[in-house]
Amino acid sequence: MGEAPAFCFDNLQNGFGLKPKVLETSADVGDKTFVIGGADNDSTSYIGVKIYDKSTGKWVIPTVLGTKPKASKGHSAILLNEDRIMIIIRGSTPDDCIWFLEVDTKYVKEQRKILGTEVVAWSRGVRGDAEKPVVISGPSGVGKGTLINMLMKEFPSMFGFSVSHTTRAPRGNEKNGVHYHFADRSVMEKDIKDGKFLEFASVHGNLYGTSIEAVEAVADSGKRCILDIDVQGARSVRASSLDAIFIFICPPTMRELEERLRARGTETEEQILKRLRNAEAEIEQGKSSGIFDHILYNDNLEECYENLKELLGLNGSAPTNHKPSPKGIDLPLNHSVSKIDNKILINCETLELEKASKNLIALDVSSLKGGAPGRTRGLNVYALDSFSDGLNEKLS
Ligand SMILES: Nc1ncnc2c1ncn2[C@@H]1O[C@H](COP(=O)(O)OP(=O)(O)OP(=O)(O)O)[C@@H](O)[C@H]1O
Ligand SMILES: Nc1nc2c(ncn2[C@@H]2O[C@H](COP(=O)(O)O)[C@@H](O)[C@H]2O)c(=O)[nH]1
Repeated sequence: MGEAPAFCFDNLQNGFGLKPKVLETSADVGDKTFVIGGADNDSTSYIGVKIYDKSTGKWVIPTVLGTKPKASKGHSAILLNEDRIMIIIRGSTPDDCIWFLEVDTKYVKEQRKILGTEVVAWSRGVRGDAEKPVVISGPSGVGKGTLINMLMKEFPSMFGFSVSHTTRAPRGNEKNGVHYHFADRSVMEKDIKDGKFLEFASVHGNLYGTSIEAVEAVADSGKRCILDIDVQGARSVRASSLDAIFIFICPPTMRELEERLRARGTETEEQILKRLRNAEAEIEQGKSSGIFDHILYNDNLEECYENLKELLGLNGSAPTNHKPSPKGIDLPLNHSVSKIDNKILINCETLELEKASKNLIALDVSSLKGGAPGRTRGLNVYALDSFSDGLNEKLS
């Protein structure tokens, strides 16, 4: 193992114009000092962030993107790679105690340009990896929903559907929260502005979008996420930090597509014509844009389904040993934190003698994946014997 802790902020500072009794930590990145503070009263329901710019001598309140951690009784902060600060929340629930505040990552730099303000972005830390999500696109009526339903029915414990938001009205059999989150346009636009969406697009005259929570909730449950989105959405996901498999479903002919749309009987004549007009451009882009890893033709439904399963490595029988849902980390209220190489050491102060030899937890942050606007995955957690030098037990 390495030597002395490289970085450890575990301080309580008052000042900088904040109210007394506010618990703060700080980290310096270049000319900026990031001050992260959580109020211990009811006025703030999440941990706040402010930036002191040493070059101008001014305080800046940044635009804060992503889901924020709840205010806590205290936290520790450690700078990683000069672009994100790992926050360890005291006395939090096991799946809610490790957070990352991105201050200069690729995503933050992009958002800074788009928004023209200082930007920081939160993401929650999660143990282990999730299986690659599957993005399925194709023109309206081609059979995406039908194929996805078949997959979910055959492998219920393996796949989870990313429930999109849309401003379109529900169809007769559609349930809010199951098929879509049916949303008011102004609410959805505000959430998009607040950085809550992985992607969004105007499709056939309505707004559709995939919230970050929709995808991450599926991954958190240990299932592989399936997204049913249009080509514009697939393009945005391709450009995001989400590492997914992209599949485009093509109809055998335009005539067959039209027949399926009409036979489904869910759209008005005007909507059917609009969807068919858009289909031509979508098929063109699906085949030529380079977004998609695979193109499947849905002529015979059973054959197409078998091909889809083969792409996903599900040839025939249902696999039984899919990844279990990752567990959290049980941190006591009192602990101290330090960093050695790529390991964060958390010294848990326990008074129970029988636990005294197992009171060090190491977080290996060498293989972090994802990040804002989703979760930061790939955290490896080990229990360390405090009286020995090496890692001696991986927490299960
Ligand atoms: N291979 C197939 N042969 C014949 N009919 C099919 C086939 N695949 C799907 N269908 C039928 O076509 C209709 C449209 O399918 P589905 O609703 O799954 O399309 P979709 O791509 O999800 O459309 P949208 O994007 O509008 O939601 C449905 O009535 C479905 O039963
Ligand atoms: N970009 C996105 N497209 C989406 C999303 N959810 C659905 N869709 C696509 O919209 C059309 C029409 O769907 P319908 O349910 O009204 O028939 C279809 O191509 C879907 O793939 C989304 O979150 N983002």
